[in-house]
Amino acid sequence: MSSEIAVRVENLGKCFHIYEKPGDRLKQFLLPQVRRAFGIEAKQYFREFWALKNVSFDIQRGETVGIIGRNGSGKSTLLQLICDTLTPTTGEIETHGRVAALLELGSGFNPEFTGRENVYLNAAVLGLEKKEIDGRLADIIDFADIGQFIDQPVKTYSSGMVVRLAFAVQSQIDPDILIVDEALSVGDAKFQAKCFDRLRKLKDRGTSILLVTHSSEQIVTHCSKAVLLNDGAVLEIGEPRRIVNRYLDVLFGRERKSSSVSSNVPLPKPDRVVPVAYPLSHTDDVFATHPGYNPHEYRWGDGSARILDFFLSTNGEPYPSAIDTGQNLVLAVSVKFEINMVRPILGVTIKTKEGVTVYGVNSETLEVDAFKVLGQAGSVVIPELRFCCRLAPGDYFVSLGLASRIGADVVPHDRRYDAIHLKVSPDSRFHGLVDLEADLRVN
Ligand SMILES: Nc1ncnc2c1ncn2[C@@H]1O[C@H](COP(=O)(O)OP(=O)(O)OP(=O)(O)O)[C@@H](O)[C@H]1O
Repeated sequence: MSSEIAVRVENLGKCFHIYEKPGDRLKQFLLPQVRRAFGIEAKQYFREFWALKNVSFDIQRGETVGIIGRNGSGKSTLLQLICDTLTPTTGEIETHGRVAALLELGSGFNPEFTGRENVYLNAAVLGLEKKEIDGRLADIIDFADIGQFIDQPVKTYSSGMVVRLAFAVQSQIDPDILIVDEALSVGDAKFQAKCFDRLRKLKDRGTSILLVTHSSEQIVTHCSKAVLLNDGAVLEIGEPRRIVNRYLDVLFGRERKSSSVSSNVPLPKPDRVVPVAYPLSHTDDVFATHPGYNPHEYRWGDGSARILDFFLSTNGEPYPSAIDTGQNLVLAVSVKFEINMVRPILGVTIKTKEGVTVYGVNSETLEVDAFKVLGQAGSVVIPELRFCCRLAPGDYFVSLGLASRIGADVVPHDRRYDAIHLKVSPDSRFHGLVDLEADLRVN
């Protein structure tokens, strides 16, 4: 085995026994022994529930791996198995080095002891000698920044204060493996930023980090790889941006099979449509042939309508390689409806390369009346979006989506996540995320 591997998980499985009635647990404990004594076959009073099935992956030294998945997909169970607070039913786990964990439920603190006493207790459990803890105490207290509360019993702390102290201890003991389970979401934004700064430093000195979060942005920004869990099994392991997009599928129901509207649906009479001349395909999907197309786009949908092509221009220049802040942009797409649908919705989102959404609109939020009469089977329409690029210099990705509504549900027909790469040229006039076009005067 390579010495660079910090964690190896192989065919890991965890089965819980579920008892329908409280008395069944006692029956399960006592009756099989009685039945066996009388030579009668033992009956089972529980049903099995596999919270984790056949999970395998490696974490290299210095790697930050994100675990993402819906509620109940098995994330916490996986972390508890790696931390050794749960025993696996099947498979194996190898960890190399000191493991520190910041779990969502329970910090490992004794509520009756003061914060200071708990620091000693906690660090001792993690294998530190008293002398070592003495040497790090000031840094821990400084990082936690909870003032006089450090000498109060932990039971008087707010949940944010508990997490502050827990993170301070776990991260200041220089662990080889650090496990963080959603706990950071409890802290305020300033503390979270401080924690992520600390995580970066730990990573640089070789700590492997396992981060469970529901935040797509944290996964894309901080992780070098991500694991998507679904119903206790690994759905996919890979590049964070791809995994996050797949997670959104799982969350918003890509698995939907039927199309939302049958071809018999009567459509409103369309208004007269004034054709706009864009060099866009009305028949073939040529989206991927243009400059700016991102070959790592993530595409899905039931195919009842398709986004076939796009055209981007600024100041008359088609498909610009870079855009200046403040320039006007035109984004036109061609959409083909394969079946009749009522009130289709076109959405456009712009995200930073870290996955932070900077701007998102759709034909419903913009109340575009023209969309009320679109959607005839076989027709092609060319929606056009015009906007001013107020973005700061950097790299951005444009996602497009075509959906329609059936009752309260939005049924995705063609979602093209991160399909177009936008590059905004360097600009020395401002810093930050957007140009607010400040005007500075002296009166
Ligand atoms: N001790 C237990 N006994 C029975 N079932 C359990 C036990 N612990 C967890 N489960 C079940 O295992 C499944 C996975 O739970 P787990 O807490 O690992 O999910 P999760 O992905 O961390 O969810 P969340 O995002 O809500 O924190 C759930 O269906 C949960 O009800």
